[in-house]
Amino acid sequence: MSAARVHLFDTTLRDGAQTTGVDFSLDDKRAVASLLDRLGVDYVEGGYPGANPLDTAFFERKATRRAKFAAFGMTKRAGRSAANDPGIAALLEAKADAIVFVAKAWDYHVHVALEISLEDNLAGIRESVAAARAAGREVMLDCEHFFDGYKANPDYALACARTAYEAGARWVVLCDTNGGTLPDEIGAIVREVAKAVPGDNLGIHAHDDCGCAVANSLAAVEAGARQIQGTLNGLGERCGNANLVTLIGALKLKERYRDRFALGVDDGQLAELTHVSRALDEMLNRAPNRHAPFVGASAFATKAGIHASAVLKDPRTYEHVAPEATGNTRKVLISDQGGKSNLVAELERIGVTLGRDDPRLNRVLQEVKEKEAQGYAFEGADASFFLLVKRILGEVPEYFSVERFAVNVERRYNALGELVTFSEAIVKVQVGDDVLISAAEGDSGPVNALDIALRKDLGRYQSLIEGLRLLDYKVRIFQGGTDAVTRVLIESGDETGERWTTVGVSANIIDASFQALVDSITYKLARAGATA
Ligand SMILES: CC(=O)SCCNC(=O)CCNC(=O)[C@H](O)C(C)(C)COP(=O)(O)OP(=O)(O)OC[C@H]1O[C@@H](n2cnc3c(N)ncnc32)[C@H](O)[C@@H]1OP(=O)(O)O
Ligand SMILES: CC(=O)C(=O)O
Repeated sequence: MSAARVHLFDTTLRDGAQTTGVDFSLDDKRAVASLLDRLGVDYVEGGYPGANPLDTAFFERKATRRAKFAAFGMTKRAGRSAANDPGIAALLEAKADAIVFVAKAWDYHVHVALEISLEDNLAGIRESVAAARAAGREVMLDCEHFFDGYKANPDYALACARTAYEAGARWVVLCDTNGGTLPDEIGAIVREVAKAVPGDNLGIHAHDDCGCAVANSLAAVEAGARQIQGTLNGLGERCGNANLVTLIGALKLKERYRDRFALGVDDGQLAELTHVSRALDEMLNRAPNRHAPFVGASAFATKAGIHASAVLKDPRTYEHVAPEATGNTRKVLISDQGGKSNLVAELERIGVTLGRDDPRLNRVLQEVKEKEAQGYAFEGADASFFLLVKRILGEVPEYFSVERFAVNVERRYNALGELVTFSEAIVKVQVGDDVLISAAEGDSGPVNALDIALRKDLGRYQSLIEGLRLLDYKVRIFQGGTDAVTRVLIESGDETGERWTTVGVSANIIDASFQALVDSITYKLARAGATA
């Protein structure tokens, strides 16, 4: 039996744009469309032309090469013809291959939200679909609230779906708009609908309000639907949409799906999945979800010593699929939960080979456990771990020593009577025989001032740290024994695109930050091959 083709429809740029805190620029939209195009999705829904100037501008030219470019909008308003409806005119003007109409499929919504008759709503569907078909477009109907509508009045929900299909819609998409439907209900209802509209013309659009959007999409496909709508990383209104990244991983890699269903995403494109997911977060300035299935930094990370020992013998002991398949990597973490197996694996990753009987391995393990007891966390601070090991092996010299630093923070009114905060820092370092003193002001607080002062003059090492940048700063305060302890993680990067994370721990947040800053610079110097 040949595999059934399942079409992927991405709505990151339309439903994803309805996510709280997400605002795409025109350039962002173009970049996301091209990421999706390369990933191999079948449709990219670009937005709602006519609803706002940005979306209208986005549809002035086609934004995809391979995927079909889809424009979204509502069916015609009651009381006017499709030819006379400005919303439909904007959709037809858009440079889109496909037009997606949204229409209510729940009688209650037709009465309460649209305040029109059930027949007028059906006429809106029929005439809108026909108008777009007459203009030569592929047409879809998103049946809003289909599942709630079906439970309340199955005949009417079905009439909406059938009307769109009979008017020429290529796809009738059943939407779980409020996200409250569960997988078994989705499966049962899709099976019933497939008796009226062929499964090859049915799509699913699931919201994640019960945490079931991915499961619901899979249930719909099992029941016969052949188009899945979703978004990258599950962006979308309220709790989001079905996460297309997870769905692609599941459909391509899980045995029960991969032989029965074919996607437009090939294995090479699948290996880009982690990159695509993280590139979107990067663009939106959001920290990637470490725990995201298939693509998260922790998706193939092993912390427990017992697991690490088995993973090193055969990764399949604790991995349901191979990390490389989605472009992810296996990580064996170093922490107080780990033993020698974790350590040997992690040392090999950073290019250090130590036998299990090498006494230096015990020293590293002991120091890691002692530091973790003080509050350090090396699983998220790869560069500090690298330095800890290299120091024990005597391979990192002390490039500079800090004799003292001081920070001053002021909150005051300036000459214009405005309230301002102001930070300044002084750092005194010794580099070889030179004692260097630098002062700096920080726009965004004392750590920023300290960072600028510390990197202002490192004597002969200065040219090696010119490209260093601080990218992220995280603080966690927790109880260590009887006192509060602050842990600071700093992510840095440089002109080569390399990123690394360092950690500092102290009762004092500035001191913890300073330790992480010093480690970041030391790491950069060590990677640059600097000598003492
Ligand atoms: C489930 C979903 O995610 S659907 C997608 C929702 N997305 C968006 O709404 C984002 C873009 N929307 C917008 O910018 C605006 O809502 C616009 C431009 C589309 C319309 O703006 P306005 O004309 O000011 O209308 P407003 O937003 O206040 O209300 C929506 C109107 O559309 C009507 N409507 C809603 N769905 C439909 C439909 N499928 N067919 C016809 N009319 C509809 C409503 O009854 C309401 O009409 P009313 O103004 O006569 O009460
Ligand atoms: C169309 C859509 O986004 C929904 O019904 O959820």
